[in-house]
Amino acid sequence: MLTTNKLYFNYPTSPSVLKSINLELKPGNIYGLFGKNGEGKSTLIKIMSGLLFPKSGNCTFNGRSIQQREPETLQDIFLIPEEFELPSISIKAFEHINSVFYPNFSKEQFYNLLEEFHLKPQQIISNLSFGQKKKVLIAFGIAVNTQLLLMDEPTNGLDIPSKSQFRKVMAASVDSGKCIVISTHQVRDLHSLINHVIILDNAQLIFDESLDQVTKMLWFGRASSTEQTGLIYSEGAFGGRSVHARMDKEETEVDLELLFNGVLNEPARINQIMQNNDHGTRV
Ligand SMILES: Nc1ncnc2c1ncn2[C@@H]1O[C@H](COP(=O)(O)OP(=O)(O)OP(=O)(O)O)[C@@H](O)[C@H]1O
Repeated sequence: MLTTNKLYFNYPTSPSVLKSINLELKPGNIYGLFGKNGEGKSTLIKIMSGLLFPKSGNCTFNGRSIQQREPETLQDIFLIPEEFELPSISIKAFEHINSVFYPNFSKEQFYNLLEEFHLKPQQIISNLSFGQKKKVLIAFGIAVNTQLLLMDEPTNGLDIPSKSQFRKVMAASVDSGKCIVISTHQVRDLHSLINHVIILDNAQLIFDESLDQVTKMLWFGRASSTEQTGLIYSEGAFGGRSVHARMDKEETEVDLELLFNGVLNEPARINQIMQNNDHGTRV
């Protein structure tokens, strides 16, 4: 669906924000895009939505260059940005004006989501709180039913109940034809939602793996001091949370925070283990 090939990007004042990024995003997946502050996540998402253009290499959607900004392409991509300005009109007027650009928009789905988020169509958007505005955009972003949905820090500004509501509506909205990319630092908010992890570091793509493969090859937990074989990264001294090559250990739930820290600290080692297909026993 979306492919980047040797994608390179820099701003005039920030050299090498993205270097030779090769990605292939497929339908039916929810990708978590992670990286430290300033590693280029928002920049990459803006390139994927056609708001910024690669300096070299390319970014294509169903074989078409996104930077051409053809209507056939843009009608199937929706971006929920981290920062946004919304007009001083009612939610209903916003829906009326913007939905025409998206042929798969479902009015019923949008108004059901609004109800779920406790919002009313006649409310004026500029009078809403930041979190409520974000919910309008999330509801609209889901209801446009684009093949590609890009979300930059979608849970920023949402209260605790709304975060679990977000997970619930997202899980219900994904289908085999859609591809969703969520960039966030709030890894706990994505718990049980994403099925693929992408990590950027030093302007490069350092990790790109499905959670199935992570589960198969890595073990997360608290290993005792006598169980340190295959240790890749530990959060503390012996007995702290750690990530290991799985080897013959039982399957564990992926700890995204530990995975992220492990990949940043030991990228080569983790990637080597991920490439082995024998539960890490050769490492
Ligand atoms: N408009 C701009 N002009 C110049 N430099 C920019 C601009 N926008 C971003 N940058 C720089 O590009 C780099 C990547 O920024 P970007 O916003 O893509 O990172 P990010 O990974 O999304 O960060 P965060 O996690 O803090 O949101 C940073 O060094 C940032 O300072």
